[in-house]
Amino acid sequence: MTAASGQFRMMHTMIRVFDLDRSIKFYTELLGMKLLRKDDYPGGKFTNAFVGYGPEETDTVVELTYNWGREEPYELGTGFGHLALGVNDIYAVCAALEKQGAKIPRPPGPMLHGTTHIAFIEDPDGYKIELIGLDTM
Ligand SMILES: C[C@@H](O)C(=O)SC[C@H](NC(=O)CC[C@H](N)C(=O)O)C(=O)NCC(=O)O
Ligand code: NI
Repeated sequence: MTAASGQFRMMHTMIRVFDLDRSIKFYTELLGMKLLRKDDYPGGKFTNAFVGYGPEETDTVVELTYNWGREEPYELGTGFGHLALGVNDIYAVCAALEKQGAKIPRPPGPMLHGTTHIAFIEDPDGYKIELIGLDTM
């Protein structure tokens, strides 16, 4: 136990999005998150929308940042990996997501070099979201 441990809490991960309403719709309607708050910053010409499964006081959430007037979709680069969500029945969840039109570039199954069952879906900007089968961990 270090002196610093206990002083920090994971609050959120921020991703820049090209179309805020499109992203809010994806994270709430397909992934079941709640829109927790939406804050406009006219001085900085951006809006932050926080989405998650519980309040920020107790849950780590996702901050969707929209820079006003953005004309080009974002290049995600090669460093970003994924956001990860735990699910109870990864096969049923992926089948339902596929019916709702979600992109699933990596269908569910045991991970390479491991045993946990995972899948990767993509959000509207192309950010990868890993689904982890909690019952396979
Ligand atoms: C356990 C789970 O949360 C993971 O994210 S492991 C998934 C696994 N990750 C890697 O292979 C990381 C190394 C790789 N060279 C990279 O840089 O991404 C993964 O992505 N497996 C792919 C699969 O299809 O199983
Ligand atoms: Ni992961």
